[in-house]
Amino acid sequence: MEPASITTALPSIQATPAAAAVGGLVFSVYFIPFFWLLGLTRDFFLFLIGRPEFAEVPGLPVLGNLLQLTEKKPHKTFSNWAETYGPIYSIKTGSSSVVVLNTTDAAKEAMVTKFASISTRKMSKALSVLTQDKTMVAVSDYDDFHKMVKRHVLTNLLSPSAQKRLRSQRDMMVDNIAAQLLAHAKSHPGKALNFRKVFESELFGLSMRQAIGKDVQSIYVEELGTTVSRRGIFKALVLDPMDGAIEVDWRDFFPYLSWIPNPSFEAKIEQMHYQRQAVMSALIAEQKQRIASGEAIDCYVDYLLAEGKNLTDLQVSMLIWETIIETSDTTLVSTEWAMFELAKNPDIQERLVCQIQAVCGSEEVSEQHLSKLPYLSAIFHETLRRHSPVPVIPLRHVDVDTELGGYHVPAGTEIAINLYGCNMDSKQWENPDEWLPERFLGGGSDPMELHKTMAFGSGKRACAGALQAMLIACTSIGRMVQQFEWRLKEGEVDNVDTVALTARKLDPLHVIIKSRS
Ligand code: HEM
Repeated sequence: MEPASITTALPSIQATPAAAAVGGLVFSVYFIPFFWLLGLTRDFFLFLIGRPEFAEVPGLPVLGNLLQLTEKKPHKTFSNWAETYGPIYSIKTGSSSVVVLNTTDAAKEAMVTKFASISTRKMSKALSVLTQDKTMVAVSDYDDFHKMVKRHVLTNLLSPSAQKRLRSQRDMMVDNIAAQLLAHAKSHPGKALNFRKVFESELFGLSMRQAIGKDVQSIYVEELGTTVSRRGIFKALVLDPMDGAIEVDWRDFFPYLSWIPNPSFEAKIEQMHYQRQAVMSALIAEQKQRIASGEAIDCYVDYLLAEGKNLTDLQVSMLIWETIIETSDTTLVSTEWAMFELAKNPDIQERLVCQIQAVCGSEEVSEQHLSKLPYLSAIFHETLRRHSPVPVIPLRHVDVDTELGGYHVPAGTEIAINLYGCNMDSKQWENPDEWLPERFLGGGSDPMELHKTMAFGSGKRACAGALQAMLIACTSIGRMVQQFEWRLKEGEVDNVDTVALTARKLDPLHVIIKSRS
C-alpha cells in the first residue's frame, strides 16, 4: 500500500471504536513490521558504523521517568542511575527525551567541542516568566543580545580589571563580617551562631552596592502601595525567584496539553515576577533621581543607564537584578559549605591557620595574600567539588543532530549536564565522598586557576562571575579562620541535606566560634 493512501484513510477509520479497532489492526499489520524493520535497519546501520545506542532508564508509558524525579534533587538520582546505566544515558520526562551526562569528558564535549549544536535552552513555564523570555546574560541564547549584555557585565563588574576597581567594596564586606562575628564571640561566648544570617546579609549588601550603589534599608514601592523592608527586598529579589525557578508545571512535560490552563501555578509565578519588577522599578527610579541631581556612583546602574542606551527599561531592570541574585546565592552556598567542613575538621582548620600565620604574620588576610595561600585555594576547590553549588546545568537543547561520547543525539533532544555527577565521579576522583583539600595540592597547578572542577561549567558559557566568587569566598574563609576557632554546634554534623536550584544547605549552618586573639 502507498503511504499516501493510508494517511488519507486514517481520519475516517478512527471515527468509531470499531473502525478504530480495524484501523489498529491495519496499523499493526502494515506498520509494526515496517517500524520494526526500520528500527532493525537503523540498529544494524549504527552497529555497522560502530555507534552504540544509549541505555534508556526504564520508566512508565506516557510519564516516562517523571515519577522517579519528584524529589527536587535530580543530581543524586542521575548519579545513581549512572551506576546502573553508565555515564551517558537517556530518560523520558513526559514527551521529552533527555540525555544525561555524568562525566567530565562528556560534559566538556557538550559545553566546548559541540557547543555550536547545543547552545540554546527551552525554558520551563516558570523560567520563561522569571527570566522574561531569556532577558539575562546567563540564560540568553548565544546571539547578539547575549554578546552585548555579557560585554556590559564584564566591563563594569566581573572582568579582572573591574574586580580590581571594586575591591574596596569586598574588603568592607569582609570587615563587616569579622566585626559581627567578634561581637557575637564576645557577647555570647560558647553560644551557637547562625552563620548564614550574617554572611547572607553582608553578601546581599555587597550585591546591592555593586548593582545600584547603595545597600537600601527600605523603599516605598508605589505599585505595591507599601514600604518594603531590606528583608522584604531580599525576599522579592533573591529568595522568591530561587524558589520559583524550580516550580514545576506539568504542562512543561506535555507541551501538547499547554492549552489547558493551570491558574494557581500561573498566578504564583506572575505574582513573584510582579513583586520583583515593582521593587526593581522603585530601586532604579530612586537611583535615576540621584543621577539627575548630579551625584554619580561607580555602580552597574549608572554604567548601564549611560552605556546601554539601546536597552529597554525592562532589560536594564532584568540585567541589574541578575547581578543581585547571582552575587547573593552561589557564593553563600560555597562559603557556608566550606565553613561547615572546616568546623567539622579541626586538623584541616589548624593546617590552614599555620599557613596563614606563615604568610600573613600579623596582617589580616586580604586579597593580595590569596596567591600565596595554596591550602586556602585547595579548600575552596574541594568545597566546590564536594558540594557543587550548581549541581545540574539548566537543560540545553540539541538544535541539530550531533554526536556525544560516540552516541548519536538527534535534534530536539535535551541535554542535562550533571556537574555534581562529574565532580563525584569515582573514576576521576579517589574517594569522592570525602572532603579532602589535599587532593588539590601539588602538581604545580596555579593556585588562582578557577576551573579545577566542573563547578563553574566550561567553554563559552562558563561562569562569568567565577573570579568574584573566588575572591569573596577565599578572603572571607581565610579571615574568618585566622580570627576565630570554629566548631560545629552539637547535632550539626549530620545536617547535610540540600534544597533549591543551587545546593543550599537545607538548614542554615550553626557554629560555635571563639576568638583566637
Ligand atoms: C561559587 C559560585 C558560583 C558558581 C559555582 C557558579 C556556577 C555557574 C555555572 C555552572 C555557570 C554555567 C551555566 C551554563 O553553562 O549554562 C554559570 C554561569 C554564569 N554565572 Fe556563575 N557561578 C557562581 C558565581 C557567580 C557570580 C558571583 C556571578 C556574578 C555576579 C555569576 C555570574 C554568572 C553569569 C553571568 C553566567 C553566564 C555566563 C554566560 O552565559 O556567558 N556567577 N555560573
